[in-house]
Amino acid sequence: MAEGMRACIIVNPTAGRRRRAPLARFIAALRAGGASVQVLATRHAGHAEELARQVMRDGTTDCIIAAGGDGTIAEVAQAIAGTPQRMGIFPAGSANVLARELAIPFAPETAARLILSGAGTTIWPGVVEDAGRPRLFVQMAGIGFDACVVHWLPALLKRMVGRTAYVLTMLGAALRYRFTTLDVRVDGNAYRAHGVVVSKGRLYGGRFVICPHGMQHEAGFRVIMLETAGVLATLRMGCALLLGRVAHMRDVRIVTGRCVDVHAATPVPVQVDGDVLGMTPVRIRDAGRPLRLAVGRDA
Ligand SMILES: Nc1ncnc2c1ncn2[C@@H]1O[C@H](COP(=O)(O)OP(=O)(O)OP(=O)(O)O)[C@@H](O)[C@H]1O
Repeated sequence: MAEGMRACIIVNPTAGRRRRAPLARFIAALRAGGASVQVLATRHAGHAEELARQVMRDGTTDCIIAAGGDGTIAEVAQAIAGTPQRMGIFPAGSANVLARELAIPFAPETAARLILSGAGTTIWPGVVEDAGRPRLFVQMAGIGFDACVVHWLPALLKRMVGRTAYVLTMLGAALRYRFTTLDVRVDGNAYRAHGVVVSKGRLYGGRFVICPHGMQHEAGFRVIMLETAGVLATLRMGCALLLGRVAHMRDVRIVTGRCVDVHAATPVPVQVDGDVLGMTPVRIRDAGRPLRLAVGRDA
């Protein structure tokens, strides 16, 4: 298919290690496959959403492709979700969790072939209020320690060493973070925890399995709660994550729901798709707006 496909790539030039060669190969492969390709580069955070809205208004594009990591994908999705517009993904971020979740190829030529093939799937993003404005996310939101790592992550370190920057920052944060009890409500049911991840998918931080079954293709989330406070519990959770054993930990509870509220007596940080959001209290809910992807296959 795709003879004559009109593709528009929205690229975040600051995502990942900022390598240009893979994107150039991706564009060349799309063109070789018969697509016409327009490329728009973002200039600031939030710009990908503006560009996607503008492209949709123009109405001249069959497929809007987000080239970046989960943050860029989420911004493009913010404009597209709930409309018939198809969205492609070229993984060019640091962790690329959604791309791994959906088995989207990283090799530029294979990624282009998949988009040109007409493959498709639908995912159901989540949403979180950001200063009174709903902000979409595609993979997960974190509250407490993991969000603190994102808040404290030095941008330069991330650019230089990619995902390793998270590990280094996490080790420092483990010593400095003050654990606070989080009051969590999932669809009205009350829990207490010291760290919460609200996840659409199975994966976290790259290829690490945080829960056995994701919910990308349906509304709702897996809510992963660490019930023990402290550095040791957090490091144990980190090790379990590396080994894919989080769901087996005795002090981890995993429940399913569509609306999650988190409060803390002392506000703690929140992150969505690896980007800083703000502080608690926070409400995370199903966006109610499906996203049509031009990649992957329906589960
Ligand atoms: N031109 C830009 N300058 C500065 N920030 C930008 C620009 N374009 C986009 N951004 C912001 O950069 C954030 C991070 O981008 P993105 O998530 O795509 O890359 P990443 O963090 O390297 O990858 P991952 O999320 O997979 O780890 C986005 O959420 C977006 O708000």
